[in-house]
Parts: sequence; C-alpha cells; structure tokens
Amino acid sequence: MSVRVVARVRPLLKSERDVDIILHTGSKHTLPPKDDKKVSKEMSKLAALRDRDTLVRIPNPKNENEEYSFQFNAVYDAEASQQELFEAEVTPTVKHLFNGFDVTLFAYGVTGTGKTHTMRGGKSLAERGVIPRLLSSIYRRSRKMEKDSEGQTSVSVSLSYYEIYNDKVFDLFEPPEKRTMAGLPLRDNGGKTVVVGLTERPCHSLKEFEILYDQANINRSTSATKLNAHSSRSHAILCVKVAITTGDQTRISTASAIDLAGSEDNRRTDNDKERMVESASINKSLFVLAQCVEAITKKHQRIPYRESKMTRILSLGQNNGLTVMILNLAPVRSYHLDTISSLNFANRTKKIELREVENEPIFKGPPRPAARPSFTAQRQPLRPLAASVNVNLAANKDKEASKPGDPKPAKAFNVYADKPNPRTSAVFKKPEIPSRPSISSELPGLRSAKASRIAQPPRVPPKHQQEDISARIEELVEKKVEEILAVRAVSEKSRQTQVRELNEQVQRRLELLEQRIEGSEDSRAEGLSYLLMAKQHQGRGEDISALKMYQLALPFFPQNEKLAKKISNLKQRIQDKSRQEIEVTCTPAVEAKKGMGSLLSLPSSRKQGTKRPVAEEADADYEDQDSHVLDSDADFDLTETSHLKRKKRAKTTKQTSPELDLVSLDGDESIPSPRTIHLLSIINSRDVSQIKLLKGVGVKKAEAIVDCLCEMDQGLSEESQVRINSLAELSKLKGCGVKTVQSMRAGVLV
Ligand SMILES: Nc1ncnc2c1ncn2[C@@H]1O[C@H](COP(=O)(O)OP(=O)(O)OP(=O)(O)O)[C@@H](O)[C@H]1O
Repeated sequence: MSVRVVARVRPLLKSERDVDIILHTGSKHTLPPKDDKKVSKEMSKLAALRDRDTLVRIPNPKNENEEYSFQFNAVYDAEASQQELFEAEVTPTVKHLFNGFDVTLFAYGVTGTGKTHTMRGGKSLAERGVIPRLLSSIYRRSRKMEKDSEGQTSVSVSLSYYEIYNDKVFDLFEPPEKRTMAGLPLRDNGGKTVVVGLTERPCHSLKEFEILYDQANINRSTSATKLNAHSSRSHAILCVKVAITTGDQTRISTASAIDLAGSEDNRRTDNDKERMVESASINKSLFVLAQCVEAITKKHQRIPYRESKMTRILSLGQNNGLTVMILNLAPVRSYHLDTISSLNFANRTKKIELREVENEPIFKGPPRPAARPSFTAQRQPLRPLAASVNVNLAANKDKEASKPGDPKPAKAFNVYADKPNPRTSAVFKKPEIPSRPSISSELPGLRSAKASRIAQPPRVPPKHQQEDISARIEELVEKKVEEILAVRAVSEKSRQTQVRELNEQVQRRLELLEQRIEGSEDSRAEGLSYLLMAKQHQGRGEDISALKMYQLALPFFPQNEKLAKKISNLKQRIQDKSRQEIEVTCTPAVEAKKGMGSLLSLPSSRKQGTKRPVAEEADADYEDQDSHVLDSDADFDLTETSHLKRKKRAKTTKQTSPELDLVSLDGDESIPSPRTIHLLSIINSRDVSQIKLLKGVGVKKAEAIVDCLCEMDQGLSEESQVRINSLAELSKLKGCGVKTVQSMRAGVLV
C-alpha cells in the first residue's frame, strides 16, 4: 500500500480576491458555476462529488493557456468541512489503529495554506480539526470495545507531544524554561525513531486531552509573519499511544498526528533575522523531506533521512502502518509557484510504497525464550552506515536481478563479515583464537574483514538481515555515546562538588583562624587595659585599686613572673602601710614634735636618715614601680605591635609627667621661685578666704587644707606652727595632690 495523499484547498482569506483564483479542483468540463440557479440540485451534488474526486488543476506559470493536472487519492475544495475530511480520511485509520497498526497523519503545505486549521482547527465543535476528532474517536471506540468485551479488554491512552524547532526537539508538555539548548536526543529503537526523555502523559478522557493539548500548544513556537498572523515556526508531532489489554496480552499501536511548519518564500515574508533562521531551518527540513521522497521514488540506494530530525522522525516510506498526507493548498495567484512545487512533492509522495506491518502483541509474565538465531548464522556483510537505514529495497533488488550470476560483489557491500566459508585449502586456515568481548564481538558482521576478503566472494544476505544489523550497530553506537556522555557528566559533577567542598573547608579554616587571632588580640588588649588602669591607680597612690587591677590582669598574662612579683610587692606594701598607719595614729605627739603632720612628709626627715613616712615611700615606690611597670609592659608587649607600645608609653609618660613637673617647678628646694613662695605664703596663712581663691581650689578644699594644717599645729605654739616650705610638701597635704598643686601654682599671679 502506498502513502495516501489528499489535497485540501482552503477558502479565500479576507485579503484575497476572487479574480486571483488560479487553482481549481475537479475536471474542467464538469465544473458548475456555484451561483447558477438553473443547475438542478442533483446536478450540483454530482458536480460536487466530482470536484472532490481526485483532480487539482493549475495553469503553467510560463504559459497561462496551458494547465497542469494533478491527481490524488482525494481532493477537498474550499467548501469541504472539517467533519467531511475527518470522516472520509481519518475515521478508517482509527479502525486500523485498534487492529494494531501504526497510523501517521501529516499536513503538508506552504505557509498560510491551512495545515494548523486542518490538524488542530478552531474552538467550536464544527471547526475542530483532525487531532481533537481523532482523540474523540479513539475514546469512543475504546469505551465501546471495553463495553463489548464485558470488561475483558481494557484500553489505555497516553500522549506525548513535541516540536522540532530549528532542528531541535522540545517537549511541548514541559514549560519552555525547562528546555535545554540542545533539545532532546533521538534514538533508533527497533527500527523506530524515538525521542529520548520525552514525557508520556496518560490521558483518560477527551476533556483531559483538551486541557493538556491546549496547555501544550501555548508552549509551541508560533509567530506572526507577513503571510500568516499565527504562523507555526516548528513541526509539531502528537503521538497517541493506544494500549489494548486482553488477559495477559497487550497490543500497543501509535497514531502520530503531525502539523508541519510551512515552507516560506522569504522574498515574500519580510522576515526579520530570527524568523529567517527559523524559516531557513523549516525550509531545509522540508527540502530534505523532498529529497527523501525523490530518492525513494527514484529508488536510490541512499535516502537522506538522517539529514534532518523531521525526516528521521517522519521516516516516510520506512515506517510501517498507514500514512495519510493532507496537502494544503491556497487557491490564489500569489502562491502560484509554491503551489506547483507542493503539488509536485505530493505527486511523488503518493508513489511511496508502505509496508503494512501489524505491531506484535506484548505478553505479560516471565519472558519467553527468545528465538535468537546463532551469531554465526546471523553474520552478514555490512553496508556503509549512511545507507543502513534505507529500506528502499526495490532498488537493490532490481540491480541484482539485472546482473544475474555477476561474481563481483555490489559496491555497497565492500565490508564483509567473517562468516566461515567452506575452504578447500588448509593453507589459510588459522587456529581459532577466542576473541575479547567488545562491540565488534557483540555485533555480527563487525569482525576482521581480512580473512573474508581472501576468501570467496560473500553471499549477499537477505535485505531484512542487513537492516537488522545496521539498526543494531546504530543502537549500540548511540548507547555507547550516551554512556560516555553520562560518565563525563557524572565526573564533571563530582569534580565541581570536590572543588566546592574544598573551598568551604578553606573558608571554615580561615574563619577559625580569624576568630582565634581576634580572640587572642581581644584578651591581650583587655589584659593591657587592666595593667594600664593599675598603673594609673598606683600613680594616684591608690594601692588597693592598683592591686585589684593587677590581679585582674594576671589571667591574661599567667606566665609573667614580673607581674606576679609586682602583685606580691604591692600586697606587702599595703600591709606595711596599714601597719605604719596604726603606729602613727598611736604616737601623734612624737610626730607632732618633729613638726610634721601624719599625712605630711618633710625632706628634713629623709635627710636625717629616719624611716620614710608611708606616703613618701609610696611615692618613691610609685616612681620605681613606674619604671617596673614599663619594664613589665615591655615584657608583656613582646608580640605587641609597635603602635600599641607607643600608645602605652605615651600614656605612662603622661602619668608621670605631673610629678616630674612638680619637681622641676620646685627646682632647687633651697631657692623656691617667687610664684612658689607666694603660693606657699597663701597656704601658710591658713586663711580659707584666700586659699579658696587659688586656681582649682574651692571652699571645701581650702577648708580641708586649713584643717590639715591646724591638725598638724596641735600642741604647738604660734611661732612654732608648721610651715609648708615646698610644693612637694604641699602636695602631700590632705586634699592636695600633684595636679592640684600645679594648678594652684599656675593660677598665682606674681
Ligand atoms: N479550510 C479552511 N476554512 C477556513 N479557514 C481556513 C481554512 N484553512 C485555512 N484557513 C485560514 O487560513 C489562515 C492560515 O491557516 P493556518 O494557520 O492553518 O495555515 P498554516 O498552513 O498552518 O500556516 P503556517 O505554516 O504558517 O503555520 C487561518 O486564518 C485559517 O483560519
């Protein structure tokens, strides 16, 4: 059986005019004028039937008086409804589909001639195209079958829908954002081309189908062009898989409904860059299809199916089952050349012979023992890969028939298998070496060709065996390539994961190090701040607070012996101090006799070699300690930055500067400056009203100073009253410190 080709001529569009019609259907002489009221009803019916008969007529573009006629299996004019077309062309195929045959229905034609209208149609019931009607018919038949079998038979329907856009396959049941750049790969599976990774949706009812189909059509690539406002930019293929199960037997058959994109004459389209790329891809695939058809009809050995994805999938002439091509035509002059080209293509296509092969039923349960012939019996000569998919068997058959008894093998079969041939000579016979398992060992016919060449000319095997071998080779090669790609993808993924993990580890380590450095820096800084505070307290003579601070600093410098020593010295001094204070309070008269208050130290007592009073000692210690602390600090700062050291030293210097200033101000104790003399005379006057006027001294401080002096004067005569003779003595008075003395002196006007 050959491909069934039917032509459908679309009505005029609003933009087209009657006068431009050049294409007619039916025989010239029987064409009745449509508006002729005199024509009887019966006559017009007959004419209509004839019109729809088989002929399409179109003038020769070079000579309008000449007319070409093309005959097809059926012709549908502009008035033919969707239902008419479906019932006449598709309904019979549904019956075959349920009998286990595959069915292919495809619409072919120039852009804007009505392919999508024919296949998909409009929304209204009357306008529905071939595809929804096909599904409706399938469901109706399924229900009937299930009902008639009284539940013995069940029918399930599943769908896959994809497009070939710019020669790449995309799943239309998946949203466009999920698409990969390369699209889905194709694979040959048991002689059929399958799309790898395609979604297959079970679909239980017409309603469900309509939702799925409408949703998927949104994903299809369509655009407006000058020739069609809703032009399909891709070939769309809907596969309806029908599985009929009775007992343990399931028979699967597939109906493929294909809406091809239309060829475009880009001199007329005004296409932009993107549309041009699409158009080039569409035109190329249609050109390959035309070449395939030509090669088949001319019985060429090589059919270029593989040169385009569309031809590979359509497998025109190679697929088993039924194929119906609907040739869509526009009746107007502007399509003249394109229409002739389409008609020529359809004319060739109708000659393609098909093999009607019923699909084998699949059995459930344990697998049956495969009837595999032995490898030796299967080994056959190989054909070149390019010709391997061709099944244009007639061509070779003719050739072979024309050269009976030609001992020379046909050129296409120049690679030979090692099928053992009976040899007369033992000279060439080699011992059989067990071969390693490899692709070649799995495949019959891929063994060393050398031995065979030396041997007698091989016998040409039956064509169907060659076909099997080619299909297996292709399958294995594709499998191998897929495996390699998968391994590569996995190793690349694991490498990326390793790099990411390594980066994370490095990052974590860095963070830990940073934390440790920051932590040690922080604690060190805290320890130093305690030390600094301790020194300040000590500078002010607040030994107890200083001790506390040193003790607080100790945990930050646990190994520092100097610090520990300092703490013990300070503790000792505090104890001594409190002991001395007790002694002093017990013997005030003795001290008073010496002309000194309990809180005052006089240089004379030092000169006399007597024990230094507590305050004085504390000061001396303070000066000592200062240098010690500096030393100690230097020890603590072994790893500290020079910046910190500088800062600390500056602070320490600041701490000691008032004392040094005081000494320098005082200069030689025997020759005090007039400013100092004046200040001391104010102090020694014991006049609160004068003292309070001194800079940095208020009423309270002035009273405290006077109280202290009066206390020291207790028991002494007026002449022998205590006198403050130096700034140092003054700074030891209760209520006075070095800073206060400095400030008082600075405020004195001489
Ligand atoms: N038989 C018909 N009856 C009524 N209108 C039709 C018929 N055939 C086609 N048309 C109209 O012609 C226009 C073009 O049709 P359609 O989009 O189906 O063309 P196409 O061949 O699919 O084009 P393309 O290849 O660019 O996608 C549409 O407006 C459509 O409604």
